[in-house]
Amino acid sequence: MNIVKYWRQNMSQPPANKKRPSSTQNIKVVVRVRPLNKEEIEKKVKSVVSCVSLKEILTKEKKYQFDRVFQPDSSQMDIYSYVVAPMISDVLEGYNCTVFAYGQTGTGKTHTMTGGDPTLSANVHWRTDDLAGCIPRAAANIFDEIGLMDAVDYNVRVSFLELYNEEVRDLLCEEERPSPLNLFNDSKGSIYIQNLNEITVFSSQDIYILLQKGTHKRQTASTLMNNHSSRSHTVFTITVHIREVTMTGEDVLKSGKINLVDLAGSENIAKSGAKDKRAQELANINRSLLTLGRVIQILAEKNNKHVPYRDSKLTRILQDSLGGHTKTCIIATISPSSSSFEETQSTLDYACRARDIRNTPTVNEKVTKQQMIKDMGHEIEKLKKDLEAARTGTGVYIDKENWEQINSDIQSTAYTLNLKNEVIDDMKKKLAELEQLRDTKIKEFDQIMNVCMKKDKIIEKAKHLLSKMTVNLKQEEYISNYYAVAANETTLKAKELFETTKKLSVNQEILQRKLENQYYTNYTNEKIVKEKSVGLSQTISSAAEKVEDLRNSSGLRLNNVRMNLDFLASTQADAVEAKKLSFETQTKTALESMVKRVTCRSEFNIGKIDNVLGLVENNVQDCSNTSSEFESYDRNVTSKMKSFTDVIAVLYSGLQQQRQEEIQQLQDLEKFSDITRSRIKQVEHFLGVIESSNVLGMEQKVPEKTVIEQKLCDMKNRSETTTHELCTLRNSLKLEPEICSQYESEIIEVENSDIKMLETQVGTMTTKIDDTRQEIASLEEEIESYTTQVSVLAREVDNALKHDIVSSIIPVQRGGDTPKQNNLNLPKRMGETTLPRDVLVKRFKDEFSPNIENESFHLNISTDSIQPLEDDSNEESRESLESSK
Ligand SMILES: Nc1ncnc2c1ncn2[C@@H]1O[C@H](COP(=O)(O)OP(=O)(O)OP(=O)(O)O)[C@@H](O)[C@H]1O
Repeated sequence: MNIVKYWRQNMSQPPANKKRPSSTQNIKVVVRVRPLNKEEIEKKVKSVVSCVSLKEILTKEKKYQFDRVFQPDSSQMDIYSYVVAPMISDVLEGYNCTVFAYGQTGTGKTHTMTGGDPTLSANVHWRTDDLAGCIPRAAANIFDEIGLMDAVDYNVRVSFLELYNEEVRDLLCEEERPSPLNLFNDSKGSIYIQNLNEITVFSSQDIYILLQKGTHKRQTASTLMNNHSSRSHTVFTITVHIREVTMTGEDVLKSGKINLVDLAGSENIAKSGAKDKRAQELANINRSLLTLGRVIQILAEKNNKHVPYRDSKLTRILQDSLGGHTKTCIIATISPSSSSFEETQSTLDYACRARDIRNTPTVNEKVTKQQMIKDMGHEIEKLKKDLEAARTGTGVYIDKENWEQINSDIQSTAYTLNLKNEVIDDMKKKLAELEQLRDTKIKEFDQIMNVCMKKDKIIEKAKHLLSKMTVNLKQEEYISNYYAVAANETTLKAKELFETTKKLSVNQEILQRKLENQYYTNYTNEKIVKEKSVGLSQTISSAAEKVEDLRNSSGLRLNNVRMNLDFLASTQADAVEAKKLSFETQTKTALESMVKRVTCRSEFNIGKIDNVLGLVENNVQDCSNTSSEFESYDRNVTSKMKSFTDVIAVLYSGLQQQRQEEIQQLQDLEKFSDITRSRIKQVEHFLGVIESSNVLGMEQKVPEKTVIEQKLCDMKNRSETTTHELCTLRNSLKLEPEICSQYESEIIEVENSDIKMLETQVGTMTTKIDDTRQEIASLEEEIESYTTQVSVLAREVDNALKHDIVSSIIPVQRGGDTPKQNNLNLPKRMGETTLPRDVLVKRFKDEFSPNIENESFHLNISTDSIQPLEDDSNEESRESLESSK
C-alpha cells in the first residue's frame, strides 16, 4: 500500500475526532454579472442591475451587499485572484476548500469555472490567459506554489465527477462499463465516493488534459438560453498530499484539497422550452438546486433544524462544504438582462441568504511517519497471519478466484450493510424528524384548535352582528319606504299648497284694498274725534268744578255737624259730672245733718245707738270698699263719726226721748227711698231716651252710657244700703217719726232739686238732639241734590259721547267681499312628512319586535301599512325633535 492509497483510505477527510478546534467564518459570496451577449445587444435589452460599489449591487427593486461584486467587464483573472488564489495556499496548508458557481442558465458558470479550452492555451501563462477559468488557473497555481515549496515529497491527484439525474458519474473513467459510484459515509463521518478515479498529475498540463477530457464527457445540450448548456453538476477536485519534515526531524504527511463545482443552471421549464428528456433533466436539476437552497436556508437561519443534506446527492457531496469544516466560496452568476430579471432577483436572494452560513474550516490532521509505519505494520502482521494459516493448513485455504469472490462478496455485503446502516440511520433520523414533526403538528393542532375556537366565537359574533345588521337593514327599508310614502304625500301637499297659494294671492289683493279703505276711514274718524274731544273735555272740566264745589260745601256742613255733636257731647258730659258732684254733696250734707240730728236725739238711747253706729260704720266701710269714688267720703264720715262719738255720748240721754221721732223719721226715710227708686227709674228712662237718640255717630260723642249706668248702679247700691241701714235703725232703735219725716222732707227737697236740674238738662239735651237731627236731615238733602247734579253731568257727558262723536264718525265703506276661509284647502298634516327617524325606529320596533328574533322574519311593508301618526306620535315627534335640538 503506497502512501497515497493509505491517505485515501484513512485521511481523505479529516477525522472528526482528530480535528483541531478552529474559528467559524461566514461563507464568502461574490456576484459576477455577465455582459450582455450579442443577441441581447441586438435586441437592445436593457440592463436591470447596476454595480453600485465593489460590494453592492442594485436591481430595480432592491440593493444587495456581498463580499464582492464583479462587473460585466471583470476578467477571469479578477475572479480567480479574489476567490480561488487565496484558497490555493489554504489547500497547501492542509485545508479543504470549495468554490461553486451558482446561477441561472447561461449566466457564465462554466465560463467562470472552466473558461475556454485550456489545452488551446497551453503555451500561455495562466496569469495572462484571458479565457482560462478558475479550474485551470488553480491547477497551474498549485503546481507553481508546490514548486516554490521545499517539499520532500508531494502528490497531486485529480477527480472529476458529474451528477446527472441524481446519478454520480466519473468523468475521468475510461472504462466502457464503469463501476457504479456509490456515496458512503465512512466510519469518520465523511463522504466517500466508491470507485471514483483519482488520477495523479504531475503538472498543470496533465490537469488541463483531464479537464478537457472530462468536459467533453459532460452532459451538455443546446437550450433556448444556452447553446452549450450544462445539464449536470460537476465537481472537479484537486487533492494535494505533501510530505514534509518537521523541526524535530519527523516525517509528516499533510493533505488539502479544493473542490471546484460547476452547478447546472437553474431554469424556468416554460422559458427553456424543454421537453421529454430535457424536461426530466431540468426537473432533476431544479430539484437538487431546490434542496441546495433549502440546505442553505436552514444553515443560514441557524435554528438547529435538521439539515436535509441527504435529500439530494448534490448536497451530500457538498455537505462538508456547507456548514462543515471547509473554506467555501459561492460565485453567484447573474445576467443583467431585463428579460431575466426574476431569475436574477432569485439568484441574488439565494446568494444573499448563503452569506449567513457559517463554516468552521479545520486543517486536516498531519500524520507522522511513525504512525503510518505503525498502522502499516499492523496491516503486515494481519497479512502474515493469513499467509501462515494458509501455509500450515490451520486456517482456511481458498482458491485465489474463490478468495477474490469471497472478498468481493464480503465487500458487497459490507456495502449492502453499509447501505442498510445508512437506511437505518436515515430512518432513525426520519423517525426523529417525524416525531419532531408530530410534536410540532400537535402544537400546531392545538394552536389551530385555539384559533378555531376564537374563530367560532368570531363567527358567533359575526352571526349576531349579521342578525343585527339584518334587522337594521329591514329597519332602514321600513324607514325608506316610509319616507318614500311621505315624499309622495309631501308632493301632493305641495301641489295643494301651490293652488291654495294662488287663491290666497287673489284674496290678499282684495284684503289689501279693504285695508286701504279702512285706513283712510280711520284717519278721518280720528280727526273728528280729536275735534269733539276738545268740547267734551271742557264740559267734563266744568262738571268736575261743580262736583268740587259740592264736595267743599258738604264738607263744611259735615264739619259743622261734627262740631255741634262734639259740643253737645262735652256739655252733656259736664252736666252729668256736675249732677254727680251735686248729688254726692247733697247726699253727704243730708246724711251729715241726719247723723247730727240722730246723734242729738239719741242721747238717751246711747247703748242702742252704739250698736246702730257700729252697724252704720260697718256699712260705711262696705260702701268705701265697693266704690273708689266714695273712699274720701267714707274717710271723712269715719273721722266725723269718731269726732261725733263724744258728742253722741253727751246726747245719749236725749236719744231715748227722741226715739219716737226717729221711728217717724225712719218711716219718712222709707218713703224717701221709694221716691229715690222712682227717680232712678226716671234716670234710667232718661238714659234710654239718650240711647235711642244716637244718630250718625252721636253715640260716640254722648257721655259714655256705661259711665252713667255705673253711676246709676252706685246710686242704687247706696240707696239700698241706706234703706238697709234705715231698716236696721228702725228695727233696732225705733226711729222717731219726726226725724224721719224731717229727713224725708230734706231728702225730698234735695231730690226734687236734683230731678229738676236733671229734667232741665234732659230738656236741653233733647233740644240739642233735635237740632242735630234737623241738621243731619238738611245734610242728607244736600247730598241728594249733589248726587242728582252728578248724575245730570254724567248724562250730559254720555249724550255728548253718543250723539256728538259717534254721529260724526264716518262709517267704513265696503272694499269687496272678504274671501271665506273655508275656500282655502290647506294641508292639515304637514308635520307627517317630516317625521323624525327616532319615532320611525320606535314604531318599527313596536310593530315588528316579536318577529325580529325569528330567522324567517321578513319585512313586508306596503305603503298602506304606514299610517299617519296619531296625536301621541306627534307629541313624541315633538319631544324627540326637542331632545335632538
Ligand atoms: N463574463 C463573461 N464574459 C464573456 N462571455 C461570457 C461571460 N459569461 C458568460 N459568457 C458567455 O455566455 C455563454 C454562456 O455561458 P456559460 O455556458 O458559461 O453559462 P452557464 O451559466 O454555464 O450556463 P448553463 O448553466 O446553461 O451551463 C458562453 O458563450 C460564454 O462564453
